[in-house]
Amino acid sequence: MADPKARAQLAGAMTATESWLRKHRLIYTGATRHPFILTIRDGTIDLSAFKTWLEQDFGFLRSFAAFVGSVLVKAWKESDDRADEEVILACLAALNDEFAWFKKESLKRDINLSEVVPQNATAGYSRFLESLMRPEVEYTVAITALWLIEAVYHESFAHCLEEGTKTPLELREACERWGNEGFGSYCNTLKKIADRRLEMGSEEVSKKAEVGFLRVLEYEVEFWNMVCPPHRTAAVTEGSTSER
Ligand SMILES: Cc1ncc(CNC=O)c(N)n1
Repeated sequence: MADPKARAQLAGAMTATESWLRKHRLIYTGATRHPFILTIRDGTIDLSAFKTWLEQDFGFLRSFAAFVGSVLVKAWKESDDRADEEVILACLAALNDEFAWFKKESLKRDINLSEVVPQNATAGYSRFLESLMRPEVEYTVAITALWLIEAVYHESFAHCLEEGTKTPLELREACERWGNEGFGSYCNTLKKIADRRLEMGSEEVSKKAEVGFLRVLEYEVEFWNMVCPPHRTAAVTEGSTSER
């Protein structure tokens, strides 16, 4: 067996995305098991935090849609497999649906989406997405980021739907949007595309994709932190006696 790829597969070697998930496990868990998600799961969620999430995520989605459009352009120009374009197109179609859902939810909750100002974490995440839209950013780097952005939401919200969770009824629909099995297999398809591209690409492209991978996780954690700020620790409140 001369083909190194086939040999690696036979040996059960990990794919690139799997090895990164293992290597960067702590931050991945930070992004997918954030306190905000845990409060949805145990039913103690503060509804004003949910409202902030709704407002800010709608802003994020506008940039995200433009980013996904740019990934479609890259796939059309660079991909070795025409089927990739259909996967990305399906993602855009789902986004169309998602916009409608956000509008419906905002009406229910008295939110005027057109008046919402993006907070720092949202603006920062949008700028990062914009940097990935540049034509010189490789398709492999962009599709890896797209996979992870979707996968973080899937893992997070699927966690709220597991047996025995106390997710409030009014939030179940939100959790099901990203937590459902169909969304999970779509994430898996994106993961396979990313791994196929990473395997055929250079070490240099792979390094860039790994940097993008880490930045997505950092921005996701920042995004959740904006919605549900971490508790102040003893170190931060040192000197204060009221905070023990
Ligand atoms: C901050 C953030 N990350 C990922 C997603 C999921 N992708 C599209 O909906 C999202 N809506 N928002």
